[in-house]
Amino acid sequence: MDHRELDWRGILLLGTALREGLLEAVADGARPAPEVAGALGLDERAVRIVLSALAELGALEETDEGFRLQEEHRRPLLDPEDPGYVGASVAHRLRLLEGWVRLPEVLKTGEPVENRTAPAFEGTETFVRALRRTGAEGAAEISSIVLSLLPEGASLLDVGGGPAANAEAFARDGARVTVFDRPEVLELMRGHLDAAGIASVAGDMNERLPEGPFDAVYFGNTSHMYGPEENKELFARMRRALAPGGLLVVREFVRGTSEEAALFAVNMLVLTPRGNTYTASEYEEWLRDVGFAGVEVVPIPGLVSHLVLARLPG
Ligand SMILES: C[S@@+](CC[C@H](N)C(=O)[O-])C[C@H]1O[C@@H](n2cnc3c(N)ncnc32)[C@H](O)[C@@H]1O
Repeated sequence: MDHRELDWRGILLLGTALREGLLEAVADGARPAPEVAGALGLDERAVRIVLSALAELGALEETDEGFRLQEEHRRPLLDPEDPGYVGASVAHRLRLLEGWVRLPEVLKTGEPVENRTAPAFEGTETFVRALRRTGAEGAAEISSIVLSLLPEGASLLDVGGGPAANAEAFARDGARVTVFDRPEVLELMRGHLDAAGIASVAGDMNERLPEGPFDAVYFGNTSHMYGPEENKELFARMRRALAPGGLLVVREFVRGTSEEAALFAVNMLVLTPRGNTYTASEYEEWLRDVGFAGVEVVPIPGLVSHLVLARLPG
């Protein structure tokens, strides 16, 4: 069973089993379904059908003693410190599904079903741990593109970089990295940040950013959480954090370049008050308006996202 290959039913099944404690209940040894149902206060027939489906999908094994979590899935699904941890990604996809089914309601009210731009929103830990995992995909490629445009040992501010996968890649490749994110996110990732020698500053990016000046600002997968006016203000604030000639790098699903960018706009409709995905021309206009020059959009090998690169005049 590869969680990335699961369709919506598989995610509902595995995610619910994880959230309701079914996987944990069978992690340390085989247990019959009635015992699991009794321990968790759940319906016996429902638990049997769910455990047996999970066994056929390969997450559990069924023995004469009952059901047991397959050893190879134990740490990836249950241990947040395991390098292959996917439990948060499964839980994250389950929450996304729960939001998307409320699209008819969003169409009527225009309001998101939750607000993921709010500080310490419910589910922050799952969100951040899931992003740490997805952020690791392509982090080496992004670092190599960005650092090829900067002097050796350049200083880089990673805005919204709390999950730290990109920051770690930049630091590994020799940049002096500072991550800016909300305090609760930095606390969750403290061990990873310290281990990689990454500095951090806590705050709300819509209010302030560290003064710098930095050689580069990296802004990954976050402009879609905000509306056009907020993004323009953010880019103006990033401009002020940059040294003359500094580089701003925005990683995004650029509208018009993939189906993912179109679908992600709906994700933001469901989960944020003003978020959306934007075209290359929109980024170019906003960035030029606040004083950047030479805006360029480049693909990232292996990913559907792009990097929007913008320079300040020297
Ligand atoms: C969608 S995640 C992107 C994470 C990472 N940059 C990546 O590419 O995977 C957005 C990040 O921005 C942070 N963030 C969102 N709004 C923020 C705000 N107003 N102030 C500080 N951090 C914020 C979130 O906590 C989260 O870590």
